Amino acid sequence: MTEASTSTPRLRLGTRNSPLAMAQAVETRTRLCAALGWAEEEVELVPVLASGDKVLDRPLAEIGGKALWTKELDQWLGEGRIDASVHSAKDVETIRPREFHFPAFLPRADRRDCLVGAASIAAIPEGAIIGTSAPRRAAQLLNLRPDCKVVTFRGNVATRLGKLEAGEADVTFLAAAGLERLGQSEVAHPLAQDEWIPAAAQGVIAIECRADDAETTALLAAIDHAATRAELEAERALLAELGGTCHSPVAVLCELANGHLAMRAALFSPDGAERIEGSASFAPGDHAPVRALAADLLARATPGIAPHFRAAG
Ligand SMILES: NCc1[nH]cc(CCC(=O)O)c1CC(=O)O
Repeated sequence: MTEASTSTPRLRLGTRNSPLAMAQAVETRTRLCAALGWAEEEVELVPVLASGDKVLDRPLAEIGGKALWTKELDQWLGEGRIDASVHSAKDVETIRPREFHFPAFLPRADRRDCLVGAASIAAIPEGAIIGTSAPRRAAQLLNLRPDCKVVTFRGNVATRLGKLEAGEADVTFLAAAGLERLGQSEVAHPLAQDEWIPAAAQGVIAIECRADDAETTALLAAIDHAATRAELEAERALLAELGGTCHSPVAVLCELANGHLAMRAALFSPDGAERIEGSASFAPGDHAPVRALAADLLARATPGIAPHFRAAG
């Protein structure tokens, strides 16, 4: 999908080369060109192979976590081989290299998780096998349905759907946003937010560049979505405060409505047996209530939950 343009592009956008990542990069280019009045050829999409896309048979948490999606793009961005990186915000580590920043978050897509293979949590057959490698999805599912069994399921969206088809599991989870971007929403059943809390940052495309690159920063700022930024920064602040990693079973939902952010978060033990929840309401940018919520959750963390987060002080 890289443009074979004879003229020099005005911006080089790095992206992973999975079909979902490419769809996100194309969406970014479309929005950028519309905002700046550029022709598509002026933005070059540069696919960069990520280590996370090479190892598919083990859970992400086991092989080194989220840096697997960002390491190569970070290298290319740091070396100036690309001007900006397009990420699924959900896959980006909470703490980023100091020399980068995010001038743009695109308007959030459907943030819900979907089930494939069952119409709802209640409709999952007794004792079903659930394919997922996300600790949050596994723990939250086992919390609601302790009769189910979880097996590791990795790979891109098509690979996971293929595994389901092949009978490796009865049911799997996929993000509504990813399915939508790939035009595959019809296979999935979205889970209502009062029953199921999605991942922090789910449904958001984040664009990162070098903090000292004023020119690229100004260009990207043209497509930043303020409401999405407000939600995302609060969700990332909670994760940072909880000291969670990609191993940590945490679900969080922050929604902007009428100028206020409403946040709901749940922490689980990996086996789903333990669950604690909390909520907060606050103005955009005011993260003191987020820190208080995190402190409260950490203080209430049960023995099965506490080891997966920052030790409560
Ligand atoms: N971990 C892979 C990943 N990263 C982002 C998305 C979905 C798109 C999004 O959240 O914006 C997915 C697929 C999935 O979880 O089903």
